[in-house]
Amino acid sequence: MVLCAVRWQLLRSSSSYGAWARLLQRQSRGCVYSSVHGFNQEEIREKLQAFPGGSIDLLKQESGIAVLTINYPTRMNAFSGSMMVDLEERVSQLESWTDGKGLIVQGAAGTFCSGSDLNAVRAISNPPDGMKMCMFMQNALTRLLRLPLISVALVEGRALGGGAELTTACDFRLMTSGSVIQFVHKHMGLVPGWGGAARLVHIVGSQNALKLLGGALKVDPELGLQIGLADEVLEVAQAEEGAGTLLQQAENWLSHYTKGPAPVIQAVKKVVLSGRELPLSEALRTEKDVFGTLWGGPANLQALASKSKHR
Ligand SMILES: CCCC(=O)SCCNC(=O)CCNC(=O)[C@H](O)C(C)(C)COP(=O)(O)OP(=O)(O)OC[C@H]1O[C@@H](n2cnc3c(N)ncnc32)[C@H](O)[C@@H]1OP(=O)(O)O
Repeated sequence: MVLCAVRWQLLRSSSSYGAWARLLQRQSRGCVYSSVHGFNQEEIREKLQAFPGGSIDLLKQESGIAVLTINYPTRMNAFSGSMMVDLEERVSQLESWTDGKGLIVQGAAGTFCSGSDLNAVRAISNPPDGMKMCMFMQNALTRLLRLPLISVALVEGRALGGGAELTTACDFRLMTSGSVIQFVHKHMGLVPGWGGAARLVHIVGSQNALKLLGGALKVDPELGLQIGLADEVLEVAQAEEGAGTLLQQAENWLSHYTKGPAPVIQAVKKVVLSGRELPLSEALRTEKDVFGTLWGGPANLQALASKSKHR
């Protein structure tokens, strides 16, 4: 709650964020859960920190594309408790990145993420703690998806359980040959709890979501493309043949959508996000407000002065 309030103050301090700030205010200041819902962020943070291991690493690049790496290779990049806290902190850093345009979320050492760390899960398997962890991760992943950056999950190897849920908190998913996204929750006697089911329905529709969750289906790149879970497949062989590393290929792919000044790219994300999340009349008002932040602005005036043609 404290962090959400700080974020809100930051947003308020920038007038160009006016429309966005109003959107966030309506959505409980960007977080799904706050003290109003009996959620005590500091309490669960402390609990999660008691299960250390691995890290979430953030590299902000001059290109305006940042790389977020889930880094716990000895556990196939499972999320320890401290990594959940790390994630929330990295999202805060990205929220205040004014020059940012894009984000790639990847796993370290050739695999994406094998979900929550089962050792931590066992230790907090009582329902109240499980609910708190679930609310913490829903807040963090909702804020990740709502970043004013165009985000893509680069899926190498496996994205299992919470790892599969994490892919749905990005705008796009790039699968690599041989990779698998699998909502294994049913096999664990669970359903997704990090917001992955709700987001999955938006991405692939309720029929496909029911099949993926009900059957704990392994989604390979072919099935991913077919149902719209994957936006592109990157060939590992091509990377080995000198087409650049998979990360470079992902950056190339993303740069098609992030070319241009940061305020314009961020505005693109904002209008799409409001269209996705808000009722039409509110989305229209937000679109008008975001449009107002660009009209007559530097990028707009420069384009007018250069008499650009769109042949
Ligand atoms: C709301 C969130 C719900 C969730 O996310 S529940 C968690 C869902 N994920 C899982 O159940 C993944 C369980 N793990 C597996 O299926 C396999 O380990 C996996 C990922 C397919 C990899 O298989 P292999 O390539 O054969 O490698 P391996 O099994 O020897 O694993 C290497 C080391 O990594 C560990 N590991 C993998 N996933 C983990 C996890 N989620 N939590 C904790 N440790 C995990 C695994 O125990 C092994 O460690 P060690 O070498 O035996 O010490």
